[in-house]
Amino acid sequence: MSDKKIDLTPLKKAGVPIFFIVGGPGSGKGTQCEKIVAKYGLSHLSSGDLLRAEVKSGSSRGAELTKIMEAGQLVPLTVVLDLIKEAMLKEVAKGSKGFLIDGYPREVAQGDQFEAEIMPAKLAVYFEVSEDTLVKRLLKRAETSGRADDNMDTIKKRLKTFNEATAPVVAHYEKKGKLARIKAEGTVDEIFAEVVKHLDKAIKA
Ligand SMILES: Nc1ncnc2c1ncn2[C@@H]1O[C@H](COP(=O)(O)OP(=O)(O)O)[C@@H](O)[C@H]1O
Ligand SMILES: Nc1ncnc2c1ncn2[C@H]1C[C@H](O)[C@@H](COP(=O)(O)OP(=O)(O)O)O1
Ligand SMILES: [Mg+2]
Repeated sequence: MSDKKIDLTPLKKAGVPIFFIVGGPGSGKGTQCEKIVAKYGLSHLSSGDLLRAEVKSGSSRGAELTKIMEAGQLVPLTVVLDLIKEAMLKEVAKGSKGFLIDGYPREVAQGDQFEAEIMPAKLAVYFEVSEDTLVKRLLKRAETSGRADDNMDTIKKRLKTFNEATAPVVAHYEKKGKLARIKAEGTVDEIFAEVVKHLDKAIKA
């Protein structure tokens, strides 16, 4: 996939708004994205979902990706970015009104490369949640998710990756004046009310 050049012309021409959705594992990114989709009709692309679909497809790189994800580490930048580009192009062909890029960027370089190659994001929405809450939510999610990475051992490694690689992403967009920091310990609806304030403002701007 990464050896073939992807033609991004239709995506650039569409010029639709792009929102990055950032937060620790279990911070509620997927939950809030569902609500955003229902209200704003944006296209929701989760990098983790795209990677899990790639694993399921039985492609040659699937086994390697599983190993990385079970170790709580980040998969190589080009793998994720190519999957996102392909998925965005499909959505644009269907007339997408804009994008929620969920779980991306997880390191500063991912955001920089995305914005250089595709288009600048309007805003990075960051869900701020304490580690205690993250762990509690993930262990609860583990009861039904069937996800190989929802176990205590991998959760610890994912938190370490978040603190080391993703926390700088938050600072990066804050410095650019493109960060919406949302305290995300409350109920799903309380958090969504905050999300709506930020999105309404960003979409109008
Ligand atoms: N505000 C909230 N309060 C309590 N539990 C939540 C809240 N938001 C999400 N959850 C639950 O926490 C878990 C992680 O949420 P999810 O949306 O999958 O997070 P992420 O995509 O950031 O990992 C899920 O089981 C979800 O139902
Ligand atoms: N942008 C990205 N870059 C590198 N690896 C990624 C990635 N997005 C997801 N992954 C890999 C590593 C993550 O631990 C794993 C699961 O991601 P996820 O589904 O977004 O988790 P969560 O929703 O719990 O935050 O997939
Ligand atoms: Mg998620």
